[in-house]
Amino acid sequence: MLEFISVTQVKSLLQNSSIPRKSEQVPLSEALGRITYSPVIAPIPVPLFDNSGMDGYAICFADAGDSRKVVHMVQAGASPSIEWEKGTAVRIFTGAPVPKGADTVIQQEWVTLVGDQIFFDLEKITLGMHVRKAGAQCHVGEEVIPENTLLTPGSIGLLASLGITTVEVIAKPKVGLILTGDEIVESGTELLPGQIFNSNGPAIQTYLTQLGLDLPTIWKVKDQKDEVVRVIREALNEVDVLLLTGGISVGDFDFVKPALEENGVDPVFYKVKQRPGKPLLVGSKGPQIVFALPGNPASVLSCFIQYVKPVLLTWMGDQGAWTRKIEVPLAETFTKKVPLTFFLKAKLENGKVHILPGQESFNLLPFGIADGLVEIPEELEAIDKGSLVIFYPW
Ligand SMILES: Nc1nc2c(c(=O)[nH]1)N[C@H]1C(S)=C(S)[C@@H](COP(=O)(O)OP(=O)(O)OC[C@H]3O[C@@H](n4cnc5c(N)ncnc54)[C@H](O)[C@@H]3O)O[C@H]1N2
Ligand code: MOO
Repeated sequence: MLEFISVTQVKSLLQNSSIPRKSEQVPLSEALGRITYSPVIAPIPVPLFDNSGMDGYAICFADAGDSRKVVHMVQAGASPSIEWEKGTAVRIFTGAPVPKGADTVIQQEWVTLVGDQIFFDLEKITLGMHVRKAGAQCHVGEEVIPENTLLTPGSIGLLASLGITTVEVIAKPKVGLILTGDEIVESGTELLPGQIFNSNGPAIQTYLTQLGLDLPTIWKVKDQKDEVVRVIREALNEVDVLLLTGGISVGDFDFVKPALEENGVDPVFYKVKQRPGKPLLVGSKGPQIVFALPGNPASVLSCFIQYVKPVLLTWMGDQGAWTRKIEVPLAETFTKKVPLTFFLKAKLENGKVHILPGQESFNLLPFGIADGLVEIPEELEAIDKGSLVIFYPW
């Protein structure tokens, strides 16, 4: 097990860890934001039939002359069986099938109608004008969306146009959350002396929802070794990714590390050169990943954003999860004495980022207005106002 490693090393270990690639079939209504597991193939041609792109008149281009006799009308949704007569036209509307024999549509604005006769300027007419040919969008068997592609409202529309009702996407990991601590109670109950409200649970749950994950199974456990061992065993039987908060430091009631080891979890590393979140532990058991997050609320959120979030997104097929960050100029000079990477709650204003007061790891107040975290690298003691810093939006 590695101990007290740099943020860079943590990210490289996590990026290189193998993540299983599983698939699931989801209805289109649940497909937004998911990533395709396999290419999507068109089961029908679209359009299925030649149809009009304009409200106007369908003609046969080869029929001579600059006028036609209007003999039929075809509405969108109709299925015309018209015996085409030379020199005629058919009144037609956008989306309506172009009858056999016709090959060109003239929009009605270009036509003068006198009785049942239309007149038009022959010079302006071209063969095939305003006819949307069958298969112009795609043919049967054609790949319409490649694998590993993010599904957007537009792509959902494309799939619906093909009559597709479900799509094979990269499966979401099943996430479990264990909250440790005798002092933790749910808001809505009365706080007794020594107790605090559970804030890590709601923060993590909503973050998972924001990432498009299902609600995690949640276990709450007292700081008793046997109980912690039992609950971890139960959770590992159910989940792909296990998150724990608290109990990972060095106190007499911090049982998470030994309890994970008793359950066969291999610690990959313990403790990171960062503030907040120093006592973070990450382990694995087969394909399962375990994050034991230090209990302080700012440590939990900071570690979640930096490490848990990109791992979960990668699990769901997002190949850019580790590289997505922006650089923003710092609004005020920042100094630090300790050689740790700092993750600081910060607010964006007029294109600059302000580091907020209240950076202690127990203090949730800056989260009320922060837009994300600024990273100040381990080796730097000062960063001048105006210098570019890496900023991670929530
Ligand atoms: N002697 C040392 N003590 C500590 C060290 C150290 O290196 N040596 N590291 C400190 C740092 S840094 C951190 S971070 C914490 C991490 O401690 P644990 O992971 O063991 O977490 P707990 O002690 O259980 O809790 C810490 C803190 O967080 C509050 N908490 C826990 N769960 C929740 C929750 N669900 N919602 C809201 N708040 C929660 C808990 O009440 C504590 O105040 O260790 C330091 N100690
Ligand atoms: O590293 Mo701890 O997260 O400072 O409080």
